[in-house]
Amino acid sequence: MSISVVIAYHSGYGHTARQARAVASGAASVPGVTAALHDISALDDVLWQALTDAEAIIFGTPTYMGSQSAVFQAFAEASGSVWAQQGWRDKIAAGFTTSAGVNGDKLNTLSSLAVFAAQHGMHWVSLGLPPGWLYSTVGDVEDLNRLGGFLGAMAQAPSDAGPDDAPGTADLRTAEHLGRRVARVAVELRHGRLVGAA
Ligand SMILES: Cc1cc2nc3c(=O)[nH]c(=O)nc-3n(C[C@H](O)[C@H](O)[C@H](O)COP(=O)(O)O)c2cc1C
Repeated sequence: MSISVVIAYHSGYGHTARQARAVASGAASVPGVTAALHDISALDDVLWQALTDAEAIIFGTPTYMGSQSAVFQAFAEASGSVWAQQGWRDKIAAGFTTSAGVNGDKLNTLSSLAVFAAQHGMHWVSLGLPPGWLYSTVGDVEDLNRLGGFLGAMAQAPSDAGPDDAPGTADLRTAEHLGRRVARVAVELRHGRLVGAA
């Protein structure tokens, strides 16, 4: 049976949606894994069932006013009934965010996503990449993890650029990396659980 990775995201203007598609593409590149994108602005049964069935959930939101969007927070609060049943306990979790500023306080958003996952008893997967670009004199703007985050995948989109033009390729490749890493952990955990149950 294939392993389901769900990318549960919100995007007001399309930039985080572009990042979400890159995360999904990375996850889907791992054999045995299916990746599904779910826009959490529609809190319907299809969404909740997909999240119930997922081995891993990767949360994504734009950074608005230094934290997750109000739409994402509405989703988080609506998950309270899942929390009461500990329905996502021991699933894998990870996160990503896009903002306009190079820094933009994105770390605060990722921290908030990690706390949200921890409240649900999930296993948080970090980005797992060293910082690129300005971290050393030989760094390049096209480096993976050019924004230098550790907790999740960061992307930057100029506020006057449309989602066809931003985020740029380095941030999209970083997002793909996160999706691939989460999918690999999901495969490893599935195998480990099968061994543990035998
Ligand atoms: C209400 C609002 C608040 C924002 N706050 C921030 C912020 O705190 N830091 C930042 O760098 N950009 C901020 N931005 C810019 C967005 O993060 C940026 O445009 C991002 O690409 C939007 O992603 P989206 O297209 O997925 O909605 C804000 C934008 C809006 C509309």
